[in-house]
Amino acid sequence: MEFEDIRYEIDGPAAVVTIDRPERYNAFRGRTVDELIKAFRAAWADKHVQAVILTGAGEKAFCTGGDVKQRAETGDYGPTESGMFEIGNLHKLIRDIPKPVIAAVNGVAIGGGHVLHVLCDVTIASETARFGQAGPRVGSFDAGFGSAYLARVVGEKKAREIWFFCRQYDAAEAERMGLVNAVVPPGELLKTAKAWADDTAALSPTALRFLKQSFNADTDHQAGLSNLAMSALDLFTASPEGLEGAQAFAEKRKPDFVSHVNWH
Ligand SMILES: CC(C)(COP(=O)(O)OP(=O)(O)OC[C@H]1O[C@@H](n2cnc3c(N)ncnc32)[C@H](O)[C@@H]1OP(=O)(O)O)[C@@H](O)C(=O)NCCC(=O)NCCSC(=O)CCC(=O)c1ccccc1C(=O)O
Repeated sequence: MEFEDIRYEIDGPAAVVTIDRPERYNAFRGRTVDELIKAFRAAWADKHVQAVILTGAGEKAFCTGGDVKQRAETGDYGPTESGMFEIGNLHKLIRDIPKPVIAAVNGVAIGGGHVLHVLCDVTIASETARFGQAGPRVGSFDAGFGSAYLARVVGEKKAREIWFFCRQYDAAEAERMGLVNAVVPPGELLKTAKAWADDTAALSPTALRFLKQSFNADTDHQAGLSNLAMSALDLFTASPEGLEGAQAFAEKRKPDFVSHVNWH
């Protein structure tokens, strides 16, 4: 498969999917999401793939969410094959693919990039990784899996803290709050993720499939919340308040949200 924004490689039993836009800190645009969906579908269809590793190119970033500069320029995340921004379908695919998905977090996992690792089945972090949500800073939010499922992972209080204060947390703190499964030195990140993937090769694919679906069943209703959240976000990101966040980021200035708020 020919990709521009990602890389897709098979390594033993693992499909390694790498977001490859280091100059934008691996932020995703519409095309990136389309390509990620193709990669995850290919991994699903390949019966020799037992696990998927999701990571980012370079040492700085895993993924920093939506490409805020693109949004400031065009008001959207750029052209896509279907004409729709398919991030909600990518979220569902990471959950639905009946194989373990391992996030190998090599740097900052922020905003929609943080949501991606939260949705992966397990997360291995480099000691230099940083975690957090940024939407309210740049005129965005994820009121679907990104908040509801996060609360299942770290608990209500911590999830609200993460969203309401937009702080960044280092790998050790992320491990303490149950947001990551293991922390390793940067040079060992991919090796460790591949070793975890190798461990799955000895296991029954069917047993893993039923187990993943069983874990998911308890939170599958959140897909409905996710649909609502995407619809709300479509409206919000095009609003004066939403656009102010993206423009302020691109212009490297503080946003003035309050002047643009349109509710009482
Ligand atoms: C990540 C930072 C905290 C890193 O800070 P720092 O280490 O100081 O590096 P910088 O100098 O800031 O950044 C280096 C370089 O990268 C560019 N960059 C970084 N992030 C982005 C980005 N998201 N988009 C475009 N470009 C980016 C940055 O401008 C620099 O470039 P220069 O040319 O050198 O200036 C910090 O960078 C930061 O805070 N980044 C922004 C993070 C952010 O706000 N992300 C978006 C959050 S909102 C979001 O993701 C929602 C979108 C979305 O996912 C979505 C959309 C629709 C429905 C659902 C969803 C969903 O929830 O998933």
